[in-house]
Amino acid sequence: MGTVIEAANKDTNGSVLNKNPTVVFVLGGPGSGKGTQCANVVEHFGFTHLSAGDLLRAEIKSGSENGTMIQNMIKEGKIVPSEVTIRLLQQAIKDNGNDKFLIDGFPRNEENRAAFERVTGIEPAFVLYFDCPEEEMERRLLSRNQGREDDNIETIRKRFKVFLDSSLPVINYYDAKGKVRKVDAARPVEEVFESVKAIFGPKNEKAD
Ligand SMILES: Nc1ncnc2c1ncn2[C@@H]1O[C@H](COP(=O)(O)OP(=O)(O)OP(=O)(O)O)[C@@H](O)[C@H]1O
Ligand SMILES: Nc1ccn([C@H]2C[C@H](O)[C@@H](COP(=O)(O)O)O2)c(=O)n1
Ligand SMILES: [Mg+2]
Repeated sequence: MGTVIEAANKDTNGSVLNKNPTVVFVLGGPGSGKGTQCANVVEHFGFTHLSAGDLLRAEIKSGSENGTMIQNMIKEGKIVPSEVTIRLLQQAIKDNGNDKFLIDGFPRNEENRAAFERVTGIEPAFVLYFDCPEEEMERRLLSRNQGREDDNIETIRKRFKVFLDSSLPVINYYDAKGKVRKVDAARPVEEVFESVKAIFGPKNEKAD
């Protein structure tokens, strides 16, 4: 258990994506280290990293008609409607030549989860869950210094509540299906990555 990376994608809807990629959902509270560890997985295992939050922030910058709505929702720590986020994820998958993707920060709620499955027919190979106490996540977010509009204490508290109320149930859903690989994320970056490596498995490491 835990080292298998196999596409389990049900191409049930006439293949909206026209490809059948391996997808790993990367979940965990705000500041648990999802983006940091995804960068390591990209380097060692050749996945493409798609962060739903990064795609939404890029959409704001692009001047899209949805930009103001997305910006307001992110400032409030709220979850953007699935149709917007899924369209961005689908486009990013289509535009990329790779066949294995880390989808970071998605699905964030039941609506995200059900809509993605319905629209793409993709089932994740597994869900990588970074488990971290709130105090540690708060410390990390307040010292992240990347100029994110949502890294202030008021929005951080709202994001924690959304994580508990809306995102944890999604993790529990996949846990009941035996798909969750939980990692203790409250350790130094290198130690966390040792656990991540064990999950992806030595046979999937990129040759140097
Ligand atoms: N294991 C760790 N120990 C200490 N600091 C860490 C660790 N992992 C990440 N960090 C730092 O914590 C901050 C948040 O990390 P990161 O951006 O990877 O989290 P995230 O889960 O992607 O957060 P968000 O959901 O807000 O995007 C960054 O400044 C990062 O350098
Ligand atoms: N599936 C998602 C992912 C992200 N968002 C919005 C709301 C989040 O607070 C924000 C930042 O995401 P992060 O970079 O922390 O993963 O982006 C969303 O609405 N839906
Ligand atoms: Mg992130």
